[in-house]
Amino acid sequence: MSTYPVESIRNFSIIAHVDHGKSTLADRLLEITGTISKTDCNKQVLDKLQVERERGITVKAQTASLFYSHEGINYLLNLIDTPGHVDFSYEVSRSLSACQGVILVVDANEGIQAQTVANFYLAFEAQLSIIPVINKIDLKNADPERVEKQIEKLFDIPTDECIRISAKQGTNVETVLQKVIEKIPPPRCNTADPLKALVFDSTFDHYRGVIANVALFGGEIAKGHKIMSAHTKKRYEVNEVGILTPNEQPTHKLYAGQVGYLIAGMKEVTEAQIGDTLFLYKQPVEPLPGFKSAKPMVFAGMYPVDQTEYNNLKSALERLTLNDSSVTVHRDSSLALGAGWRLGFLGLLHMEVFNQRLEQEYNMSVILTAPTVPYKAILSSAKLIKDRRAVQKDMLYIDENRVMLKYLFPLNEIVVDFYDALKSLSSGYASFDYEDAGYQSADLIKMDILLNGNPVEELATIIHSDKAYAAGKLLCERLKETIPRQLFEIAIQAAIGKKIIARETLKAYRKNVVAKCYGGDITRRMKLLKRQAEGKRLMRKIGNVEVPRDAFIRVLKREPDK
Ligand SMILES: Nc1nc2c(ncn2[C@@H]2O[C@H](COP(=O)(O)OP(=O)(O)OP(=O)(O)O)[C@@H](O)[C@H]2O)c(=O)[nH]1
Repeated sequence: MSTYPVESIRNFSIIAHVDHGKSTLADRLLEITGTISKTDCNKQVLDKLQVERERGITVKAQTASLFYSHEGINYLLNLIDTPGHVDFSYEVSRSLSACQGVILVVDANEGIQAQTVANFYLAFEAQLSIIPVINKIDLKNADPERVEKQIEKLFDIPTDECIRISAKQGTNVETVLQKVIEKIPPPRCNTADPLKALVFDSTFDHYRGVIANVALFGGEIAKGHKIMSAHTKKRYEVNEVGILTPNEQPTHKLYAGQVGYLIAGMKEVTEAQIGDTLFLYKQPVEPLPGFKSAKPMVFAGMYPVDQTEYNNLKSALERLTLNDSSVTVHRDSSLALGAGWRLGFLGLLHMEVFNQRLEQEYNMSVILTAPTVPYKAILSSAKLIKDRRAVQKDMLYIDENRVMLKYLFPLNEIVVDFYDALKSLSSGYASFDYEDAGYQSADLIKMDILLNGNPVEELATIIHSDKAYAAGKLLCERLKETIPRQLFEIAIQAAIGKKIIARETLKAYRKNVVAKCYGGDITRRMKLLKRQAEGKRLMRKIGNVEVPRDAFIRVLKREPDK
């Protein structure tokens, strides 16, 4: 790759509410710039993880370097595609630290939604240039004019600055690229300065060790350079540098203003801290501010299904948390489940995705306990609050469309499904944030759930005494719907101490998987038995009762899955 002067580099992110079309727009930008060829297979190219492809959502920010010629000048454009769901907003704020501007995508039909507002403010507070883009104008119900007015009113951006596009059909996408060049400033840094590289993301490769994604705020870096980490003070020799197109492509050097990757023989995941600053050995620089640590919302215990897998799960957890630094991990142990960890997640979707990634990328099968809370919080929100033991603290009208409410909530009232409920009640407009308000005394009791008399550790909860009866009844009903019928009757009970407060009974059922084979086709018979064995692997045995592993998360959600 030839050297690009800083003036011809642009570093930008695409931000939006979930499903408004970021990844589709990224695909078109990759095509126009010839980074990938134009084929029907190019769908959400930057969504590389299996979990992203299965769920159709982005959970990890991804970087791609694009080459683009405009009016006789060759530009290097570094694009970072970010997730839209609130559970992954930590990815967005980190990505923005490597950028000077953003493309803010808004769906022409849905208009401005909660994460549009939240992401706009992240970019605005970081003083980035914002290019508003109205996507999906090909839709029958598209109303770009209404959306332009919303953007003007809420974000004070004149309507004529919005670019109307269809990322799906490619309409006007080239205009977006031209605006990126015109409106987003080049990074303000200098190759002649000492090396200053911000580690904004990293992954672990089984063969090559840690691969750190870096943004260079000064200097240059090449193979053979001796570097030092500001965080660990450890020394390394650089083995490889390169750019992401979006796959790793080694280059001779990385220069100030560029975004790329670096491999430097870091073998332990703890050596590559996200937010760390790397500099040349014996040329120390003032470290960059790094990142605010994430605020976990949902805490759950995680245990290996089989204790002999403890060490394997430990290293899988270390490697995956390197790639998802918003998860907090503390060692924990339980009488029933053995040695494990207490994990903190940003939300329930985040917890599900993390669990799925452990299974898919590390072949690990784990037991997750019921989400719980070790502390309480203040947050702003509406409605919903009456039956959640909340006390109103403040109310402030931001404009005629928005009001900010502050409440003191017990955190366990909001941890599982508050966000989903708030979103559906407010058609997606309400967004919320929280901060720790310290501990307060409350009338709490421990409620156990029993299956045929055996306690289910994962579902034991601390609950306010006023709510125990209703919650116990609901959990028993949910479990009855979730646990498949088995060869014997199952009593599902909620108990406080020795007192049973709710009960459901699941009738016996005999599942004969080979009944349809009439004793005939042996291949089909074997296939069905194999499938049944696989099904059993996904079960957890409590006493003699088999419970599907995902049942624990499903019963704890108050709303059924959509
Ligand atoms: N009709 C139409 N559909 C579009 C357009 N752009 C994207 N879509 C569709 O909208 C859906 C969401 O698009 P994505 O690109 O995955 O959205 P996203 O914002 O990246 O989603 P997250 O990363 O999960 O936040 C997909 O089904 C796309 O095919 C468009 O211009 N027109």
